[in-house]
Amino acid sequence: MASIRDLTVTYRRGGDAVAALSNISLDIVAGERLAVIGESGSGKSTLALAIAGLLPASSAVGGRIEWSGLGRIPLLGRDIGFVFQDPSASLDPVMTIGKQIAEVARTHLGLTWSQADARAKTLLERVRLPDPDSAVHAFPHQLSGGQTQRVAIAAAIAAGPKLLIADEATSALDTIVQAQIVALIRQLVAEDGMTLLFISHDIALAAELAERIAVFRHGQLVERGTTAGIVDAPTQAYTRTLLDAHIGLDSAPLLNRAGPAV
Ligand SMILES: Nc1ncnc2c1ncn2[C@@H]1O[C@H](COP(=O)(O)OP(=O)(O)OP(=O)(O)O)[C@@H](O)[C@H]1O
Repeated sequence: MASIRDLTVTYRRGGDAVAALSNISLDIVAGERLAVIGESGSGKSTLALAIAGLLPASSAVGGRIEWSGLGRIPLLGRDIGFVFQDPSASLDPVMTIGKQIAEVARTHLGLTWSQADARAKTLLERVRLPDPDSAVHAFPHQLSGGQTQRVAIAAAIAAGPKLLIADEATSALDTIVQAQIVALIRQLVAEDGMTLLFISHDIALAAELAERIAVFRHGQLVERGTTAGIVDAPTQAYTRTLLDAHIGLDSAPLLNRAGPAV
């Protein structure tokens, strides 16, 4: 789906240059669930933003991203769905959630308002928002954090994107809700045949969702492999540190946790 080659991103902060990514080469294969993990500041979000075309204009970007299977340069919202850590980054506080989701479907799929409204309701059912009939009329501030993230996910998939990017989409949620959102993402990705790029600092969550994991550190891709390979036999001491930082040093629970209810 996407071949990232020698991607280098440098931000400007005041008069200083901040190197966020250095020579990253990574393939995202159509239909796979790929996790990018690493500590805060390792460049994960920068990678996600670069893929989505959301880097600030002031950043200096080198290298390239080649797309295949889309027939065009991907359009954010249409071909790429993006879920942020903070759902308020993608939701309008003064528009009902039904209209926000419908707007995405209308803009990108050319639906009429009534078709788009019906699609919004169906999407709210799919993300398991309680009482979708009245929820379409609610505003974001009337929802809990988990419910708001469900709405943001509904909006992200409203136009049927091929690639879903979830950037720390569960980090602001408590553990139970986090597990529910992870299960929901897994289910939606399977049902819609989407490719998933799951960005997280949490190797356990990554292992729950992803078939492949790429480990970032200080803007560099230090290790990549299958989830089982990374969890059972990491080649880098840094990856081992991430694993050891997770409660329960035994890797088995990371790979065999039964999926919770969505
Ligand atoms: N808009 C920006 N302007 C300047 N520097 C930035 C900007 N965004 C990120 N950085 C810096 O780039 C580096 C990589 O940040 P990035 O957000 O990509 O990492 P991350 O792994 O996603 O971390 P986190 O999980 O904390 O978001 C960090 O040093 C960060 O301070």
